[in-house]
Amino acid sequence: MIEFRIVEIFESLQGEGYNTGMPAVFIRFAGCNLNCAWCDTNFRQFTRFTLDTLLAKVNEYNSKNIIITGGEPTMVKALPQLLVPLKNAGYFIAIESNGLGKVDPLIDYIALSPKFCYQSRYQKIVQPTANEVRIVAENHADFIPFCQYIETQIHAKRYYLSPCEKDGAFNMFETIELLGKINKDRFDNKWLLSVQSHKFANID
Ligand SMILES: Nc1nc2[nH]cc(C(=O)O)c2c(=O)[nH]1
Ligand code: SF4
Ligand SMILES: [Mg+2]
Repeated sequence: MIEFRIVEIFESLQGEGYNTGMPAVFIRFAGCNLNCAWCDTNFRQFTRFTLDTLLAKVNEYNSKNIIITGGEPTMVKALPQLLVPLKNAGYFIAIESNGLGKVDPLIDYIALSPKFCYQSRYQKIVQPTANEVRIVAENHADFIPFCQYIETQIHAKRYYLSPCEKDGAFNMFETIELLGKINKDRFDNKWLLSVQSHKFANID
């Protein structure tokens, strides 16, 4: 019997990136292959769901959009066994991944967030395409070269810098300063700002 390790399932609005405001059912899987200092998710605590109980839970909500997140959902071996029935039921499925695992082709929308603090892990790129890339802004001399490297290695429609929350405060000034620098001398202003707007709207 397949078993999924789930941190939480909830309905909310996508808070980040291009789809901000899109109603969705979030399925947060336990487990991650990284351990970022500023991680805002307790990905180690979980409840076990069978495929049927998980599908029944998702079905309780109104939204026909799903956001698969974590933790790191590309590490979930049995994910295709969930994606097939969800696709057959007509759901639009988005994923939030750190970019270290290959994303299943059944996923409709890919948001990748490569982590500067684990730069060396991105020397080999296993998922070279995405709908959007979002990188959490870090104040470090090598940060902009990392973003430029990711832009050459991961082909996406949009690229974002996101401020990150540390001790209840966002590094907003650093983030917009980095944005100004990364877009300097470019005509396309390719890099945009993505905030965790759900944290300001006081929703999940
Ligand atoms: N509203 C809302 N939007 C989100 N987008 C990505 C999230 C995540 O934790 O992966 C997230 C989240 O936790 N809440
Ligand atoms: S990759 Fe995401 S879930 Fe994993 S530790 Fe980093 S911030 Fe947390
Ligand atoms: Mg979150």
